[in-house]
Amino acid sequence: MNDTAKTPIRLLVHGASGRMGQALLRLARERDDVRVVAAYSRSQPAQRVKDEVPQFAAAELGGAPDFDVAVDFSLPDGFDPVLALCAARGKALVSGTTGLSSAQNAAINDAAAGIAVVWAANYSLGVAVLTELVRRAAAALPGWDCDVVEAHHTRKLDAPSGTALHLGAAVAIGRGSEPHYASLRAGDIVGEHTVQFAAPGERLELIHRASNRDIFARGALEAAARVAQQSPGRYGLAELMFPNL
Ligand SMILES: NC(=O)C1=CN([C@@H]2O[C@H](COP(=O)(O)OP(=O)(O)OC[C@H]3O[C@@H](n4cnc5c(N)ncnc54)[C@H](OP(=O)(O)O)[C@@H]3O)[C@@H](O)[C@H]2O)C=CC1
Ligand SMILES: O=C(O)C1=N[C@H](C(=O)O)C[C@H](O)C1
Repeated sequence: MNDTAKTPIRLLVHGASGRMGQALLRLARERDDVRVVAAYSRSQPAQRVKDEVPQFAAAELGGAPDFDVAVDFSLPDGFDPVLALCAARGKALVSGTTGLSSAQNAAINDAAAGIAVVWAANYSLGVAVLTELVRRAAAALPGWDCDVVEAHHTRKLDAPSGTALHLGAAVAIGRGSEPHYASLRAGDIVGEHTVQFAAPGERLELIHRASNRDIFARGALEAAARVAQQSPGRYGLAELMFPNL
């Protein structure tokens, strides 16, 4: 036995049956620093244990087994219970659920007085870099028209996407006014975001295209591994994961 081996961080995955949940469960199996101890979906699970992970319905969240970090990619109506569970147990939360209300955003700030919370609209490195580029472009082009155009799969419920709103906030920081938004829903597009700056005679486009959900799942798992060591507070993705941006 290796005495230096660390005990894996115990993860509770919320939204486990979903597109993101399935990617999280698969990619967590490839890491030895995390172990999924419970998987929650809204519906009753078909199997009580799958790939050695106990499966539960969201209604059973209150009786969750011990965990270190909850990773939530569900829907806005599932968010409050998982935040409440983490706050009650004193455990960290990593969430990528988009479409949250301003009251839910305020609840994150309140909970962060007692637990570590990471919420990000997009867990990819590319969007973290894009955000900084957009802020700089907006500051340099204050009088130009600015539009954020996003495209996603037809199953996506919220519009504009969380990432589009996040990029819009970067525009507002850069130049003091929000952009316009446009949303497309088509086929199985994973996620595409274009921030366009336009003036008479020229146009600048900054684009990110995700072709695979694994980029988001890998980012969220890494955030979970890192936030497990942190004291209470609300952590942004850049400070936790990409401090050199
Ligand atoms: N931040 C980021 O990087 C990313 C964020 N997202 C966001 O993550 C979220 C999930 O996306 P996606 O996986 O595509 O969605 P899916 O619809 O594929 O999955 C949603 C999951 O949440 C569960 N769920 C739904 N409602 C509740 C509830 N009330 N309580 C508990 N669980 C619930 C579903 O369970 P059941 O199947 O039983 O209904 C399912 O497991 C969305 O908000 C999306 O915008 C997505 C990709 C990247
Ligand atoms: O629902 C999705 O799929 C995605 N949602 C996130 C968002 O709303 O920005 C991130 C990504 O674009 C995929």
